[in-house]
Amino acid sequence: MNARLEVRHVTRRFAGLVAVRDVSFTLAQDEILGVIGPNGAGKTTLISLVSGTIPPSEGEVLFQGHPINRLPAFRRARLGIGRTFQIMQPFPGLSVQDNVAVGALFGQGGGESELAKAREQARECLDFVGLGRFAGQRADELGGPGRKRLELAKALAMKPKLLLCDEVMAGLNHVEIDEVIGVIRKVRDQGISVLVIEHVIKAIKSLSDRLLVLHHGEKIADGAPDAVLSDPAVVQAYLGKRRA
Ligand SMILES: Nc1ncnc2c1ncn2[C@@H]1O[C@H](COP(=O)(O)OP(=O)(O)OP(=O)(O)O)[C@@H](O)[C@H]1O
Repeated sequence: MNARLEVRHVTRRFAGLVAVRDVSFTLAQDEILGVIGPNGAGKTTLISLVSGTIPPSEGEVLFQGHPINRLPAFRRARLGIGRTFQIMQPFPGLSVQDNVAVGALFGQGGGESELAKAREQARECLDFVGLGRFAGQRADELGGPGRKRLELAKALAMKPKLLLCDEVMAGLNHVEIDEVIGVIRKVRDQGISVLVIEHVIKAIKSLSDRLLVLHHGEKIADGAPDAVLSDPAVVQAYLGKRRA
């Protein structure tokens, strides 16, 4: 069976800088892959290469066995690739529910065509991420933790088969992190593959089935979380630097 996602020898250059260098990996259905690495390691660039907001300079991205390099981001979203953004940009004047309804309107297969149904779907997604009681509130009135959940709800409203999460736990306290971990596990239990970028090592270790480590744009480890986190190259490149 094809992997849900396959990244083959992908490189991305920005002028003279190589942000991602010859990275390959696969992500299976029902799998949670954590991607870690120091600041500037190429993690967000990797997500953008998969979601289609930037094209690779070299290499190929396959979604469910089909090459998607040439597809723009909105086509990839409609195929079932959803993402959250590190910098959250809700539509400020819209309610929390309508922010999510926008996701439902543009989601997989062309999305929901009726606003009433999109709002209904949005409400379900808000309940799923624990934001149901804020549905009628303006999105710009949500605090940081609420906005993280809103990002997740917006991406889920697009009915993804692959969810790309860019630092959805940053700035959250331990209780909020555990709640988000619970939400992401529930997402995976619905048969959605998940790729998570995170700096909170303890959280990503407990959440991920597999960990992939980037350093200066290169993959330096990929495997079971315990093995990866005790790999001397990872300790040197990433954990050593964080402790410094
Ligand atoms: N659009 C761009 N133009 C030029 N350089 C870029 C662009 N996007 C990213 N870079 C550079 O590519 C490198 C990788 O950046 P990226 O944001 O992918 O790292 P990251 O691992 O997500 O970092 P962080 O943990 O700080 O979010 C960095 O040196 C960054 O400055």
